[in-house]
Amino acid sequence: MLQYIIQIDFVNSPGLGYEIFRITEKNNVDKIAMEVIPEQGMIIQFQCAKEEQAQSLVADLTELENITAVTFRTQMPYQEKEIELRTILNSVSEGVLAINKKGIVSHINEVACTILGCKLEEAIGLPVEELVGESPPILETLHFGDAHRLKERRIKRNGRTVQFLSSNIPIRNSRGRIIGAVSTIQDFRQVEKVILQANKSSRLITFDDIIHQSQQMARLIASARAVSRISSTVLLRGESGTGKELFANAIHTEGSRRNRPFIPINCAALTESLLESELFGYEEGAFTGAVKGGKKGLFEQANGGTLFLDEIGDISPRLQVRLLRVLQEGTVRRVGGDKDIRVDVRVIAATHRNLEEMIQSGNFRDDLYYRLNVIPLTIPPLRERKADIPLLSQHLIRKICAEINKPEAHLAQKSLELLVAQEWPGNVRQLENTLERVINLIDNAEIRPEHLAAWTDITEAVTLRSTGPISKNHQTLQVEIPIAGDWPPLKEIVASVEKEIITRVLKKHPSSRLAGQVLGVSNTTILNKIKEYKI
Ligand SMILES: Nc1ncnc2c1ncn2[C@@H]1O[C@H](COP(=O)(O)OP(=O)(O)OP(=O)(O)O)[C@@H](O)[C@H]1O
Repeated sequence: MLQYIIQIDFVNSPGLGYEIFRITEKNNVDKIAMEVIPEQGMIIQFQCAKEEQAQSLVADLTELENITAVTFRTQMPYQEKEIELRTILNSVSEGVLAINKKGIVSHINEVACTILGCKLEEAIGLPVEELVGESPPILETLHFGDAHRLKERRIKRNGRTVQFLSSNIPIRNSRGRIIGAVSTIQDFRQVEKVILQANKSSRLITFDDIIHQSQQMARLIASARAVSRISSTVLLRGESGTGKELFANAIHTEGSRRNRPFIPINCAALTESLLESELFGYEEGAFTGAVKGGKKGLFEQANGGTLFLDEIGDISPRLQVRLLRVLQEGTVRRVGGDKDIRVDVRVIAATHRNLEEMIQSGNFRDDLYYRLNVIPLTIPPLRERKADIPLLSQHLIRKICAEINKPEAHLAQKSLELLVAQEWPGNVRQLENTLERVINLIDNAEIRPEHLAAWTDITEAVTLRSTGPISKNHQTLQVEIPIAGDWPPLKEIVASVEKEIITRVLKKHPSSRLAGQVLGVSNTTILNKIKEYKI
């Protein structure tokens, strides 16, 4: 049998439905489904033995007065809607499962199938208990209309334990009668991961978490430890990614406020008015969108604990005045409020900016600076404490591999040397990001120089030691030539060495004639090389 779908467009007229019905009978086609689009037309799905029957049916229908068009279609409207709905369901990140009023699965998306370990085609049409176990909460929702949130379930399916959280709501028709129920499903392992993550980030950070080997860091940590015992304001200075937040956190944890909140806020990440309401809170009706009953600001929330004001150099002059008042008087006033609320908060501020220059240029208040700068601690950039790089790299590799469930990787000696040789303008954060990128991309456990060259800007540098004319007075010369993977042509290596030597000699003998004499070449050769190498 052949199957067809035709769409008949018409202008509504009495008896037309009957006429269409009569013509289908006349052509001896077997109707399977019919859908009417009010005031517009009708779609019929039918089967017949020969193609000619379908052609004849279309021709007969087209002859009818009031029928404006007859066209073949590939799908019934309900099938198109079904595809649209399936696409929508599959675009959400949670599992979705719907049942009809008999408790039969009518819809299920791919995420739900993955969580429940079933196939989509098999699941649709099954009584829901067969999918989610005996007496599931979704049936209570269907029978009694109760909505549930995050009900935990553990079932056995195909010999494995499936654990998930489900939230259920009833589906009601326009008269309020329950005609089905829908459940959203979350994989318990994913939820656990989020909980672990949240716990991890709220884990107390101590000075033991600050990995170091350099003398500078050892001295800095000793000072910070001493500072943690008192409640004075601390100003942490250092380039971005040097570990200012880590220090702030450790100072809080190792002090007497450890059982009270440590609240970090990045002052550069919010607009002036948002930062103001975040820090100081607001009273009900202070502005459009203000929450009913008002809201406590971070100073109030951190009461008894520590507020970490990161990027303090970025706050506006108006907020600088407000902050100064809190530091001077120990009270905050909510936006739109008239009461001063006493708070006991230790402030640790941090910045990578040059506050002294900002004071000079009128962008930072000097009175606030003195209030904040009670105990200044400066974290050196990573390039000034290269001794930390080996241990830090090892620590970061272990941390990254654990996070992505990969066996622990290690650095080849040459790779470690390359990491140590870098300048790291983004400091520890940049080192961490670099290692993370490489670890994600390599298949083996050893991080080799070519991996660094392929996926980062880090390339092997060839160090040439010259024992030529300059070594006469026991000097050595090192020339760095970057190579990304393969060796550069010899001509380029020679040119780099030549350029470096001429530059050095010219520094000591700043005339082409003298430099030529030292290097045993003519004045013109030196002048040509200066031009060629743009020295
Ligand atoms: N000594 C260290 N030992 C272990 N991890 C470190 C160390 N220093 C920094 N990190 C890690 O490097 C990343 C950046 O550190 P952090 O956020 O504390 O820097 P920051 O100076 O506050 O940066 P920014 O100024 O950009 O906010 C974090 O993941 C942190 O855990």
